[in-house]
Amino acid sequence: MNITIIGVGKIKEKYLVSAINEYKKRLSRYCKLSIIEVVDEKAPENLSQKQMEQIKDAEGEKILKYVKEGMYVVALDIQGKMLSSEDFSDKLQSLGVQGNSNISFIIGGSLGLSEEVRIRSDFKLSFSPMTFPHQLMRVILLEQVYRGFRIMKGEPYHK
Ligand SMILES: C[S@@+](CC[C@H](N)C(=O)[O-])C[C@H]1O[C@@H](n2cnc3c(N)ncnc32)[C@H](O)[C@@H]1O
Repeated sequence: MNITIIGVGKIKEKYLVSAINEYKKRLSRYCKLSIIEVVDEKAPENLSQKQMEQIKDAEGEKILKYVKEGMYVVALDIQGKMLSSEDFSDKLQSLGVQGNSNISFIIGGSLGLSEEVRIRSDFKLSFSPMTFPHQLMRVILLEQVYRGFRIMKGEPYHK
């Protein structure tokens, strides 16, 4: 299975970079993982609604350049559907069985996802009604993908 994570902006914090590298290493047994970072737009304070939409649209355009035809797209969206880790694992497995071997996960920037990205997505996944910073979200997603593969393979993983 090929998993592509498309995120907005670079990960600046060293501790997050090392967590990401650890999960990349762990996941290499289970899938081919690529992480794509698109350049974030400057988002100063006091933007109008219209300016915020323009920023999300510009970031969305950059994201969608990496979404290839036939990719199954999971957009990380606070208002999306929440799944248990077991259900997430089942979802990954059934996507594989159905022949969806290219799965991409999209993490928005500080203002969130554009409407175009939402429309292109096949599934909107929420990790909770709380808002997480996009940099941390990448680590949380990687951990859940790793947990998902461990559950799928019936391998032990701490609860
Ligand atoms: C700082 S958040 C953006 C917050 C923005 N106000 C919004 O409503 O989307 C950056 C990105 O992290 C991801 N994210 C943050 N919290 C999340 C959650 N609880 N569930 C799913 N994705 C989340 C989303 O992809 C979001 O676009």
